[in-house]
Amino acid sequence: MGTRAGAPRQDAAAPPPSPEGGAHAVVTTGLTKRFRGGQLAVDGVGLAVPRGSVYGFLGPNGSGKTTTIRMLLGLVTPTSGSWSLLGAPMPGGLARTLPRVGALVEGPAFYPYLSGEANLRRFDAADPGADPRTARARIGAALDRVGLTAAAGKRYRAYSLGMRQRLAIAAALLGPRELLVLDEPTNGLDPQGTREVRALIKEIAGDGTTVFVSSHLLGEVEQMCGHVGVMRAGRLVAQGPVAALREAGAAPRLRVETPDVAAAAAALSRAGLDGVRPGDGEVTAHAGEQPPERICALLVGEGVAVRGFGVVRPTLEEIFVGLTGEGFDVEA
Ligand SMILES: Nc1ncnc2c1ncn2[C@@H]1O[C@H](COP(=O)(O)OP(=O)(O)OP(=O)(O)O)[C@@H](O)[C@H]1O
Repeated sequence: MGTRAGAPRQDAAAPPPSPEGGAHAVVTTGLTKRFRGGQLAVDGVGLAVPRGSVYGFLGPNGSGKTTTIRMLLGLVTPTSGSWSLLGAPMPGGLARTLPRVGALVEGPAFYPYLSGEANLRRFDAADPGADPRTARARIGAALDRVGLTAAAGKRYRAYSLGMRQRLAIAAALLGPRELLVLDEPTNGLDPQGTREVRALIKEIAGDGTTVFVSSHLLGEVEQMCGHVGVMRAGRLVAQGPVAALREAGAAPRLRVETPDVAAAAAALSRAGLDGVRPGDGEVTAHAGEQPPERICALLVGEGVAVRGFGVVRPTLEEIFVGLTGEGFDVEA
C-alpha cells in the first residue's frame, strides 16, 4: 500500500522528539470503572505500554477493553485509579497531550458521496485544535501515510472495506502523533482489508509511533504486537513481551502415547513428575528437570508399552486460554 521506501517526505505519523521522557507511553495504576447500575467493567488495571511498542490489548468481547481505552482518552471518567499518557498525568494533562495522540475508537462517520480527501477536510475542520492553515499539508501527509494518495479523489462509497478503515486511521493521523490508540481496527473487515490494516499498523510503528491496539484475535496480536496485555472479565491477567509470556507459560510437558494409560500415569507419578494428566491413549506431565530419555527408559523398564514419546510446548493459544479461562478466536 505505501510509497514508503525511504524517500524523505512530510510524514503525519512521524512524531517529533517528545519533551516528556519516560519509558512508557501509557501507564495506569488501579484503573477501575464501575458503571451506574453496578457493572464493574474494569477492575484495578495496571497497564505499562513501552514507548515505541506495538502493544496488543487482548481479551474476549466484554472483557473491558473499550471501557479502558475510553478512560485513557478521557471519554469516560474512571471510578478510581490513575493514568498517564506520554509521561503526563491525566486527566489534568489531557488538553496538552491529546494533540499528540491519535485515536480510532468508534470509527468517524464518513460521507459516502464525498471523496476520501474531502471527508478528511470536513473531519479536520471540525477539530477546534487543528490549524486550518496547515490542513492541506497534514491531510496530504495522512493520505500518503495510509497509502490512499492515488484514491484521494475517489468517493468514499467506492472504497473497499480496507480503504475505508485506512481512511479512518488517516483521520487519526492528521497531526504528528506519538501514540496511536486503535480499538479493534480490523473488526468487520474482509481478509484483504485485515491484511492492509495490519501492514499499515506495522508501518506506522516503524515510524516510531507507539501503537496501542485492542483485539479479541490472538492470531492478530501474535502477528502484529511485540507486547501484550491480556484482559479477563475486567482484570489484566497478564502483561509483557509476547516472547516472554510464551516462554514463561510454556513449561515443557512430556507426552507418552500408550495403551497402558493408568500404568504409565502411576509410573510417572512414582518418578516424581508433577502435573500428571491421563488422557485418551496418552499421558502428559510436566517435564521437570529429569532427562526425558531416563523417564522413557523407566517407563519401558516398568513394562509400559510406549508407542510414542516426546517433549511438547503449549502453543500461545493454549497459554492464553489457560490465562483467560476461555477460548480465543485465533483467526486473524
Ligand atoms: N455505558 C455502559 N454502561 C453499563 N455497562 C457498560 C457500559 N459500557 C460497557 N459496559 C459493560 O462493561 C463491560 C465491558 O465492556 P467493554 O465494551 O469495555 O468490553 P470490550 O472488551 O471492549 O468488549 P467489546 O469488544 O465487546 O466492546 C461489558 O459487560 C459491558 O456490557
